[in-house]
Amino acid sequence: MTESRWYSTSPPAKLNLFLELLARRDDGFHELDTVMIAIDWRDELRVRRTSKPGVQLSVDWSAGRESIAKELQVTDDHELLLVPTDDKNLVVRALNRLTQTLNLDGGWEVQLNKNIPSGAGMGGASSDAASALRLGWEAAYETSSATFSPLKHEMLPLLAAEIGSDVPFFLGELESERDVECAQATGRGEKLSFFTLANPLHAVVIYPAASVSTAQVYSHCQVPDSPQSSNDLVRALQGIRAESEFSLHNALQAPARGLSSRIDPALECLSKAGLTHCRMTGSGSACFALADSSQQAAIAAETLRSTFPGGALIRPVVSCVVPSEIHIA
Ligand SMILES: C[C@](O)(CO)[C@H](O)COP(=O)(O)OP(=O)(O)OC[C@H]1O[C@@H](n2ccc(N)nc2=O)[C@H](O)[C@@H]1O
Ligand SMILES: Nc1ncnc2c1ncn2[C@@H]1O[C@H](COP(=O)(O)OP(=O)(O)OP(=O)(O)O)[C@@H](O)[C@H]1O
Repeated sequence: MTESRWYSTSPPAKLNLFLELLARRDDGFHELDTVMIAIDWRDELRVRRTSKPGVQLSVDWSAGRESIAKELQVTDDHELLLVPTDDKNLVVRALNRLTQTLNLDGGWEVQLNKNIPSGAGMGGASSDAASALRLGWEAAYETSSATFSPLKHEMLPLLAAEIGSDVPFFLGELESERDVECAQATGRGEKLSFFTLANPLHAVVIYPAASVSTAQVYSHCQVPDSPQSSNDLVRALQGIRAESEFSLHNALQAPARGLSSRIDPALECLSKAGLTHCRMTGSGSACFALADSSQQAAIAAETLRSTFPGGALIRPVVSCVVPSEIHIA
């Protein structure tokens, strides 16, 4: 086979504005009611097809390992900065599954530049995997005579859900050309109802130099007797209901706080920063609070960098569209 061109994109992170546990399933997963929003804190991913079988993945930190280590106040070789390059990386798993499913020969060369911290509840690995599926699909389409394009909308969400519960969200709404930033998700997170925000959402995110295991947080959670619903929040985000009327919720915040002592300082600092609606995202450890404007978010982030006790990545962010644009070179 011939090599393909390079396909690249910038996988975004996500915040869970709402997360409620509805039930514990027999397969060990939990039924959720969650609202996810994509934000412009992004990794960079490049993929091309090669004649050599397998996935050759190289990973680096976009800002430089030393610079991230300095912000986190850890050494360059600290485990927080380790990103797997073997099949523990969801990008490798995604491309291997695509190769099998499309019965492709040859393999892949992949470059991943990280910005999104791992074990943060920001879905970085899941977003990288969704992007790898999209880029891999386009590259395979270029270099193969097979006409598998009509199957894309059916096959990619199935492969994505196999790789992880958060992965389908990052594919966006494949059947439409609509710009969407947000989804209400049920099932284990893979049943998605996408929608458009009435107004961009600004926030400040703190990743407090601590990685939390998603499986461990779920193993310490409790399903409430009377679960809350995200419907009011979804209507507020769509502009159908007054924005002042919504509140955020995360049923994983309590168990995650019990597992990591770094979450409480992040929540405390955010709640004192003149922002609103402060919460942890996903299974943590990152926390966020909403701002009225990009200017307010930028000023609050700057202040928090000098007041937060200990190392942390602190960023002003804004909602963005899923999926991210693909570039070909
Ligand atoms: C916390 C969230 O990020 C919120 O969006 C997701 O629910 C987690 O999604 P994810 O990281 O893609 O998680 P997966 O890789 O699918 O699952 C990791 C582990 O988390 C637990 N898990 C995950 C999703 C879910 N709905 N219920 C669960 O109990 C299971 O123990 C599972 O073995
Ligand atoms: N592409 C990747 N980038 C970063 N970490 C990865 C990647 N693929 C696999 N991993 C591994 O996955 C684990 C969790 O990464 P991830 O960033 O998805 O977790 P998370 O922040 O808890 O996100 P989520 O919201 O999906 O729970 C880490 O232990 C990391 O080593």
